[in-house]
Amino acid sequence: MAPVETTLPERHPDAPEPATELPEHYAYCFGCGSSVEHGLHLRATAGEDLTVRSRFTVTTAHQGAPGLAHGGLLACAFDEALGTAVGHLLRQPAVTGKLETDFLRPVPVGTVLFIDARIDGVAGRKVYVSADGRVNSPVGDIAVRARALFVTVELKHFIDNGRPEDLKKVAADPSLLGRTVDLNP
Ligand SMILES: CCCCCCCCCC(=O)SCCNC(=O)CCNC(=O)[C@H](O)C(C)(C)COP(=O)(O)OP(=O)(O)OC[C@H]1O[C@@H](n2cnc3c(N)ncnc32)[C@H](O)[C@@H]1OP(=O)(O)O
Repeated sequence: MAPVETTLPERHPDAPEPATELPEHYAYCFGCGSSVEHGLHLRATAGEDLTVRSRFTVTTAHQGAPGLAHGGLLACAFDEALGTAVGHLLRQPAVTGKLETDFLRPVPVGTVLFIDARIDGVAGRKVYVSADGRVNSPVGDIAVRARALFVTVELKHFIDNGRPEDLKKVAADPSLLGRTVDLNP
C-alpha cells in the first residue's frame, strides 16, 4: 500500500503488446545482461494491463547458504523485475528509491523463480510497484514478495552520474542498450 494517494497510470501507447518477450536493457546489467557471466540473466514478458512476468534460474553462483539462493540476490531480481515493469509499461527512465522484500520460503539452487510485477500507482515522479515470486511455477505459494518506489528521472541522471568509461563504451556501441525509452524524445 502506497503511503500517499496515487492514481493508476495509463499503459504507454508504445508499450510492448502483452506476451512480448522483452529485451535486456543493458548488456552489462547484473540483473538482465547477457554479458555478465554469473548475473541473473532475468528474462521478462509483457503482461496484460500494468503487469510484467519475469523469470530467472537460481544457479550455484547465486548461493547464500549451501544450495539456497542469497536473499540479496533475490532482492536484486525483484529490483530488476520491478524496474522492467516501470521502464517498459510507462516508457520513462526511473531508478529505485526504496525496495522492501519479504522472504517467505527458501529458494533452492536449480529452481526457476517466476516474478509477477505490477504498477500499483503513481504520484508525481513516484511510481509504486509490487511483485510476487514463486518457485518453479507462476502459480502456487509465494516464496518472496516485494514492494518498491521508483522515481522517474531525466536521462541526464545517467549521463551525469555514470562512470565516464562505461558511458563511452555505450556511446561507441549503442547496441549495448535496449531501446526502451526514446533517447531523443
Ligand atoms: C527497461 C528498463 C529496465 C530497468 C531495470 C533497472 C532495474 C534496476 C533499477 C536500479 O537498481 S536503479 C539503481 C539504484 N537506485 C539509485 O541509484 C537511485 C539513487 N537515488 C537518487 O539518485 C535520488 O535519490 C533519486 C533520483 C531517487 C531522487 O532524487 P531527486 O533529487 O531526483 O528527487 P527527490 O529527492 O526530490 O525525490 C522525488 C520524490 O521521491 C521521493 N523519494 C525519493 N526517494 C525516496 C525514498 N527512498 N523513500 C521515499 N520517498 C522517496 C521524494 O520524497 C520526492 O517526493 P515528493 O515528490 O512527494 O516530494
